[in-house]
Amino acid sequence: MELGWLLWGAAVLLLLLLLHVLMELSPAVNFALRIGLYCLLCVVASALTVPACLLVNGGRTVKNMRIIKTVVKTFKYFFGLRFEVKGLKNFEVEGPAIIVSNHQSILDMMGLMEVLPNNCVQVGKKELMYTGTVGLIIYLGGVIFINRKSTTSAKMVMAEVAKTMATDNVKVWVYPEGTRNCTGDLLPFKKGAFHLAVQAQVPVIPVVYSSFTTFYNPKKNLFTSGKIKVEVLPPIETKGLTSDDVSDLTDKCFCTMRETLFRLSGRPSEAKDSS
Ligand SMILES: CCCCCCCCCCCCCCCCC(=O)SCCNC(=O)CCNC(=O)[C@H](O)C(C)(C)COP(=O)(O)OP(=O)(O)OC[C@H]1O[C@@H](n2cnc3c(N)ncnc32)[C@H](O)[C@@H]1OP(=O)(O)O
Ligand SMILES: CCCCCCCC/C=C\CCCCCCCC(=O)OC[C@@H](O)COP(=O)(O)O
Repeated sequence: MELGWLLWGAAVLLLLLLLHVLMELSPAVNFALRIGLYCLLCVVASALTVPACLLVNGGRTVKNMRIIKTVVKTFKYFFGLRFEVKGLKNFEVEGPAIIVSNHQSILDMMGLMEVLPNNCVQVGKKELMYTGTVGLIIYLGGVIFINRKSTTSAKMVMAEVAKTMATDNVKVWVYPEGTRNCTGDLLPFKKGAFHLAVQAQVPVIPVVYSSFTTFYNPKKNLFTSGKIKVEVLPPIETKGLTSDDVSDLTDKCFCTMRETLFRLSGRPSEAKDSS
């Protein structure tokens, strides 16, 4: 019996050693294992957090985000990630708001939870619902699901959100690029978030995360430890704006965020580029 346990111990040790050697030798293995660990963490932590959410809050509610946030905030230590956050005071607006931020990777979920204010739900693609326990926890957290393949239905969902934001006093977090983008720059913004802000007459609060490219690049199998700078920018008011102003509002927000992204990432801005 004792010899059996000893053999098991030796086998596990050998496996760990083998994995370590493989990770050292092959960046592809290293990357796959680290991303695999991230996904496993998400799946397992979600499975454990679902009962906690159901017991404490009884069902789908934004209040569950507090519990989810507490759990997710521990993930960074597994990957040697550090966050340096500035401007949290800018979230302290009275009532609802639209928060917009850049979206680089599935890892963003950690950065999101690092700064997430209370009573704030995210807009996510509906496919996320079908990711097992992760989908369940996202559902329980009150995430608003949209069908990106149908503009009409996405617009209808957003219009409904504009109506309920004030009554429920919630903030809504949108990734205006509409998809992940890890190039160190921003994709052109979709206008949904800005229509929503104008319809609900609430401020837009931009949040910018510095580029991950120095420590995370799936194309190069790069995923090491690293520091992420996060800046919550001052709210952009929308009082009195109409649907005619949405394009200008989108452009203004895009330019401010792009400038901030380049500054935080130590990349020369366009203006400096051309000089
Ligand atoms: C405990 C352990 C836990 C472990 C895991 C825990 C997870 C924790 C939870 C975290 C959850 C995180 C969830 C993150 C999810 C991230 C995502 O899924 S990002 C992808 C989905 N999000 C988005 O796409 C949002 C951004 N997109 C938009 O805002 C879009 O505009 C749109 C509303 C989706 C519509 O897109 P599309 O169909 O592509 O159409 P457009 O080109 O944008 O617009 C066409 C046209 O319509 C006008 N318009 C858009 N919206 C409106 C509107 N609301 N009202 C009126 N008109 C609108 C737009 O202006 C265009 O017209 P124009 O003439 O060209 O201007
Ligand atoms: C029964 C099915 C089981 C499926 C198991 C899947 C397990 C998934 C496990 C972990 C993934 C963790 C994801 C955390 C949530 C992050 C949300 C996110 O970042 O979604 C990407 C989305 O914004 C944009 O999508 P695209 O870039 O357009 O694509």
